[in-house]
Amino acid sequence: MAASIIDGKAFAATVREKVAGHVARLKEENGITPGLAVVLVGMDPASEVYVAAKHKSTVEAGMASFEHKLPADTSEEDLFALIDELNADPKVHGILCQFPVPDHLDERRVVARIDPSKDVDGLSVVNAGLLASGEKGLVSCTPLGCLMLLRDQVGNMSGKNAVVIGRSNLFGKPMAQLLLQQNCTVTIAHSRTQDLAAVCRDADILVAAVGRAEMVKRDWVKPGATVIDVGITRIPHPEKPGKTKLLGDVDFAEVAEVASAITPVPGGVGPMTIACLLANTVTACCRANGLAEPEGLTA
Ligand SMILES: NC(=O)C1=CN([C@@H]2O[C@H](COP(=O)(O)OP(=O)(O)OC[C@H]3O[C@@H](n4cnc5c(N)ncnc54)[C@H](OP(=O)(O)O)[C@@H]3O)[C@@H](O)[C@H]2O)C=CC1
Ligand SMILES: Nc1nc(=O)c2c([nH]1)NC[C@@H]1CN(c3ccc(C(=O)N[C@@H](CCC(=O)O)C(=O)O)cc3)C=[N+]21
Repeated sequence: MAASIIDGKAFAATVREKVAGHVARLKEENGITPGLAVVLVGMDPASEVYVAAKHKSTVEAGMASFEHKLPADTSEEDLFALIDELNADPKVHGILCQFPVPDHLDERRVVARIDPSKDVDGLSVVNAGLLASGEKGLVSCTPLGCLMLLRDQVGNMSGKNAVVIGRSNLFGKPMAQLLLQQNCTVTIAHSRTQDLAAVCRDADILVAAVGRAEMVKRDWVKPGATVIDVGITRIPHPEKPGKTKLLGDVDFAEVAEVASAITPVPGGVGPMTIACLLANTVTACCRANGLAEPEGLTA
């Protein structure tokens, strides 16, 4: 059986269209333009590409985009002064500080400085706590994107075994919470998990977010499982000199022969991340203005 390939790029386009629709309505009916501020400290080339992509999609959706590029040696004090300004700015509904930040800055302190109601990355302890308590907050973009793909692909997830490989605050933990909310039986695996292959073989829904290229093999996957590949490893392109190629955590060619559905890398989860960043910004904007939340864009 060959798996169906989950087209994250096409799905993300539908999410961005929905976002654009909400934005147009907010402008027309309420005179409000949702705004997203992205802060980049230092000139990491990969981060610059992501930040440029975020800016482009934000503008395309009709929203205001505020880009702040700071030098790599920016002090915590100066970065916090900017965050405080963005926290206080009523035109800014979402704030994202692109990670990684240079070593002299502490990501946790940076996140803690962002107003939780503008924390569109869902990284603050307030938003993590709201999610864990089953209350409304802002949910990390990549897990939210995976949830949207799974809802579309699997539908009712109640009672299914879900295994998430990876336990980061950015992805693994919020993904596990979302699957639990869907009434899955959830296992979180990580680097100390014993017999990871056997744990994975139990999964009806397998989500891999490790960052080790092609580690998930055919015999790790239950026939008919739905496989979501979050991992991204960039390697030199085997055929095109000077170019790079992206690999997921899943050995796609092998696993596609046993799974019922699988996300590719690229073109799977990645495009959903940016779409959900826009969705979270609209959600934050509606809440900030006491308006009804957009439907279909939240967890
Ligand atoms: N597509 C997208 O939009 C996004 C993609 N990503 C990608 O997803 C991947 C994970 O990201 P992130 O969660 O931030 O990464 P982290 O490095 O924070 O977390 C990686 C997790 O993988 C676990 N792990 C490491 N080695 C193994 C192993 N051999 N077996 C089992 N588990 C292992 C770690 O376990 P332990 O905790 O024990 O160390 C850790 O929990 C990366 O490739 C990243 O690039 C991330 C965000 C967005
Ligand atoms: N505060 C913060 N929040 C993040 O969400 C965050 C971050 N920092 N730092 C880096 C990671 C990584 N990340 C991705 C976003 C989009 C794609 C994406 O669009 N990927 C495309 C391919 C892109 C390409 O070709 O390079 C795809 O998979 O199809 C990937 C990865 C967000 N991150």
